[in-house]
Amino acid sequence: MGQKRARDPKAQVAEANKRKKAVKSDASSSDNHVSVGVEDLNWKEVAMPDRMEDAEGFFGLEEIEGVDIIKQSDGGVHFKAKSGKPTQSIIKPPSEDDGEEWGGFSDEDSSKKSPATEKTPAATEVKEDKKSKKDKKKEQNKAKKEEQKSKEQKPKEQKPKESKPAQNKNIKAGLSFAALDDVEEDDGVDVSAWDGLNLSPETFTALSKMKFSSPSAIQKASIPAILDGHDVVGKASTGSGKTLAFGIPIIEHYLDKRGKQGEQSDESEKNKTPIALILSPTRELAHQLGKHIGELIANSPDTNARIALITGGMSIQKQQRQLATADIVVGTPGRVWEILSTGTGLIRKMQKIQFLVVDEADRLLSEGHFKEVEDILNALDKHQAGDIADADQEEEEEAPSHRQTLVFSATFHKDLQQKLAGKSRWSGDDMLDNKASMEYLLKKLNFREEKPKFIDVNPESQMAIGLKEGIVECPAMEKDLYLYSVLLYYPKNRTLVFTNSISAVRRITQLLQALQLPVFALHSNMAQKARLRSIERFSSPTANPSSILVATDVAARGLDIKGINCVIHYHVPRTADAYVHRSGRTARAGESGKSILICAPDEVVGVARLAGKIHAKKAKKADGADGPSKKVPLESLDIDRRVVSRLRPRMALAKRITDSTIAKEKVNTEDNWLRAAADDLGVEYDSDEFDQSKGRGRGRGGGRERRDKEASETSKSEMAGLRAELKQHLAQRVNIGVSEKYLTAGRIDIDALLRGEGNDAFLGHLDPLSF
Ligand SMILES: Nc1ncnc2c1ncn2[C@@H]1O[C@H](COP(=O)(O)OP(=O)(O)OP(=O)(O)O)[C@@H](O)[C@H]1O
Repeated sequence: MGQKRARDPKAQVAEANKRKKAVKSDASSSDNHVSVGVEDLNWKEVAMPDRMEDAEGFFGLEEIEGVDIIKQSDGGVHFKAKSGKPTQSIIKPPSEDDGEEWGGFSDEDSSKKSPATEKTPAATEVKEDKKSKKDKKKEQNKAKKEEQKSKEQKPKEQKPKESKPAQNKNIKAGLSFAALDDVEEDDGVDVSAWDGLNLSPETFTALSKMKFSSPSAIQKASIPAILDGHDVVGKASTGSGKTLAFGIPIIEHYLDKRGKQGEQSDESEKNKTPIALILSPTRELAHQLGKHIGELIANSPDTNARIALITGGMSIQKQQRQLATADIVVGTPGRVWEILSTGTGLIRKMQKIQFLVVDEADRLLSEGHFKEVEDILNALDKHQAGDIADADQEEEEEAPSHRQTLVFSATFHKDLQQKLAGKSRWSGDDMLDNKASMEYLLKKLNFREEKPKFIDVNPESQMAIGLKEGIVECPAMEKDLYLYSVLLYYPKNRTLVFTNSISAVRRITQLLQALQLPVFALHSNMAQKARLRSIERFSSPTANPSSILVATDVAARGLDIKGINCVIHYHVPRTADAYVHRSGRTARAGESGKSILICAPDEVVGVARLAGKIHAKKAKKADGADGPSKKVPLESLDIDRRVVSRLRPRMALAKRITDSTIAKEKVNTEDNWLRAAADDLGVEYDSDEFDQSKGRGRGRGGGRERRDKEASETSKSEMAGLRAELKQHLAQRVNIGVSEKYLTAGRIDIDALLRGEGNDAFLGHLDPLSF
C-alpha cells in the first residue's frame, strides 16, 4: 500500500466521499471499532513525489492503517481503530530529509533530478500463457458485462462495489472534511467501445472513471497486438494517446501476474522484479508518463502497481530502494544506466522485465542520446547469457528474448532531425517512409520478433487531425509587432509561443508583460520552482483563458496541457521534428488547434524545406503521380496592415521599456560580477575606467554596446513617463474603422459594439483570419 500519485482530485474526493459514507454506516453498526486519539495512532511517513513536495503549503503525508474517521455532528472528527486496513493521510510539517526536489524540465537528462511514485505489491516473474490469459479475459469481460447490466438496473446499490481498498486513499492538501460533503460521486462513462480489446474489469472501471469512452486509433491497434505478445513499433500523431497504448497492456500484464500469484508477502515483495522499463528522452516526459500511467492505476480497483521514477535528483540509494519494489520503472537513460551499472543485482532483475518501452524513440535513438540507451540494451540482452559478467556462456546468448520491445513516437524518420537551415540537402525521402524507419530501428534495437508489428495510424500525415497550420510573413525587424497582432487577433486562446533561444524567451516575456498580457516564461536556465510555477499558472483551469507561455524547445515534446488552442513559432524551428512536436502541444486528444509560423524573409528557405518534409505525402497525392513532389504551402494568413500599423506606437513604447530593463539588468549583472572579481583581487573597481579600457562604444560591435548602455541609462523618471504613456495607449481600444462617417453610414453595428461583442482589443469590425 502507499500513496497514489497525481490522482484526479475530483475522483479522489469522490472516493473519499464513498469511504466516508462507508465509515458512517460502519460507525453506526460496528462493534469491532475502538475510539482512539489522533496522537495515539501509529502514523507512518509516506514518501512524497517531488512534484508534490514543491506544492506550496503541502509538506508531507503520513498514513495509518486500520483506522476509520468518524465525523461528528458538531463538525469535528474522531478516529476508530478496527481490524480492516484503511488508510488516512494528514498534512505534516517538513522534515529535514524532505529536501529532494524534482529538477523540472530539460531537453536532456542531466541525471540531476527526480521523484518517485510508489504503490503497492506485485510479484515475481511468470511467463505468459496466452491461451489461458485469453480465456480468463473472456470470463472477466462476461463478468464485467453482467456487472454493467445490473448497474444499469440498480445504479444506487452498485456504488459501494467500486470502492477501492482504503489502503490507497490519500487526501490532498487543503481538502477539508467539510468539503467532502459537497462533492457528489462521479459515475464514469460508458466504455463499451473498448469491448473487444480483451481488457480486464479493473481497466474498464479505470477507463470509465477517467472518462475515456473509446480507444484512440493507436490504442485500438496496438493494445491487442501487445497483449498477443508482439513487438510493436507504433506511430501516431502527437496527443493521440500513445502513453496508454502501451500503458494499458503493461497494467493488464500486472493484473494477470498478480491474479496468478496472489498478494505477496513482505519477503517476496523485496525480491520481486519489475515488469516494464519505460525509457523517455527527458525528465519532463518521464514524469508525465509516470503520472499518466499512475492515474490509470489509481482509478483501477485493487490495482496497486508501483511506479519508480528514475530521472535524477534523488539519491541513488533511494532510487535503488524504489527500484527494488517497483513494478514499472520509468526513467531517462542517463540516470537509469547510472543506477543499473552501480547497483548490485539490479541488472539481473531488470533482465526479467516483460516490456521494454522506448518512448519518443526517434529522439532517444538519435546521436547524442543513444550511448546510454545502448548500454542499457546491452546489459538487458546479456541476461540471455545468464550472467552479464560471464563472457564464456556465448551459447545462451543466442537464446530468444522473452521481452517485448515497444517503440512509440509521432516521428520516426531520421531526416526529420536534419537541420532545416544551412546547406545540408534533404535526401528526398518521404519522411514517413515506413521501410526506412523500420530498418533504422531494427539496426538499433534487438526485437524479439524478426519483424515487429509496425502500426502506423497516420500514414498520410503525422500532424494531428484537428491542427490547422498557418504562416504569417513579416519584415525581420517587425516580428514582435506581428506576434502581438496575432495574439490580439486570438484573444481568448491559451497560446504557447516557441523561440529558439533563452534570451528571446526572456525578452518576449518582458515585452508582452509590458503590454499587459498574461504571460509566463519557460526555459532550462530558470530555477526549477520558477519553471513549475510557470507551467502551473499557465495550465491551471482557473488561469486567464488568454494565458501565454513563451518557451524554448524544452517544452516541445511531451507537455500535455489541456486547452492550448494555439502554438506560435516566433522562430522557425531548427528541425522538422521540432516543428511536429511543438505544434503537437495543441490539437491533442481529438481537439482542434492552430499552429502559426511567424516568418521573416531570411527564414523562407527553412520554411520551404519544412513544408516539403512535413507535407511530402500530401504533395505527392496532390500531384496524383510519382513525379517530383510539390511543396504544400502552409496557409498564408493575411493580417490587416491597418491593425499592425495602429499597434505600432504601443509596441515602440513597450520595446523601449523592455530594452531599458534588460540593459539595466545586464549592466547590473556585469557590474556585480566585476565588483566581486575586483574584491577577490583586492583592487578597486571603477566602471568608467573599465569601459574605457574595454573600448566600450568604439569599433566593431560598439554600436550595440552603446545602445545597450544608453538604454540602461534611461532615468527612472523617463521610464515612468514611458510607462504612463503606454498605459494610456493600452487603456484605449484600437480604432480600426469607427469614424463619424462610418457610424452615420450605418457600417457599424452600434448595439453589438455597446454589448462589448467582438474582439475587445479593437474598436470597429475586425475581419477574422479565417483560420
Ligand atoms: N482513449 C482516450 N480518450 C480520450 N482521451 C485520451 C484517451 N487516451 C488518452 N487520452 C488523453 O489524450 C491526451 C494525450 O495523450 P498522450 O500524452 O498519451 O499523447 P501522445 O500521443 O503520447 O502525445 P505526444 O506524442 O505529444 O507525447 C492525454 O491528456 C490523455 O489523457
